[in-house]
Amino acid sequence: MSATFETAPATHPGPQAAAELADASRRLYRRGWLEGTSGNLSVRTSPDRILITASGRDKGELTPADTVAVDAASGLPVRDDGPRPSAETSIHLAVYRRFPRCAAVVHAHSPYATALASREAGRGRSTVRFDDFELIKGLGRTDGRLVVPVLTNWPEVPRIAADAEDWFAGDPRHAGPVLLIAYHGATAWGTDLRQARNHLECLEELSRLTLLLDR
Ligand SMILES: CSC[C@@H](O)[C@@H](O)C(=O)COP(=O)(O)O
Ligand SMILES: [Zn+2]
Repeated sequence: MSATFETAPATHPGPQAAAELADASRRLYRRGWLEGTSGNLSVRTSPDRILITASGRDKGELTPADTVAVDAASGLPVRDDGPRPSAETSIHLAVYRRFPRCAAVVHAHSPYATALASREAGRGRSTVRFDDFELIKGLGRTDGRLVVPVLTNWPEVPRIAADAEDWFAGDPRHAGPVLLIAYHGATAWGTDLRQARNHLECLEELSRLTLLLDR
């Protein structure tokens, strides 16, 4: 079954998509956010196709050959002779399904966001609230308040994706284009790869500031 949207979903088409994914991956790796093959990135290349990083690849050396086209509804590879798509494809698909204007998703194991999410989960919280910081505007919020879900890192990834869908369905106030997974990492999305990366940077920096202030 394919996703249905009121208007055509945003896409990031073109022959450059694989090269742009590889470039974005190497950039995030250089920041120390994709250690030990962690992290995954994707773009929506057409309404029913996602191009996503292959599973288990060194994200610091990613090339266009390390990407896989998958069906946007099922997450299954379009060709059966290519590499295996990211183990976390289902989380990307949940974001694309919910946000038609999103055309890129990045997931990283950035240290401050991961540490903050883990600390909050350890305190029994399922959200992190960021107040006051100017940087909140970078995540599209002009009211000075951002609430980010802290999802449980279930061993079955589709269960994390299902929890993300539940959060989206709640249409929470003060939400932004980001989510956290406790003891795991952060996911951000945007209209293109650059914006998705910017959103991830904002979340990582907000997390760093929050930990610095011991809030
Ligand atoms: C280095 S283990 C990290 C993985 O379990 C996972 O969390 C991750 O981010 C990368 O998975 P991948 O299947 O390579 O996209
Ligand atoms: Zn991960």
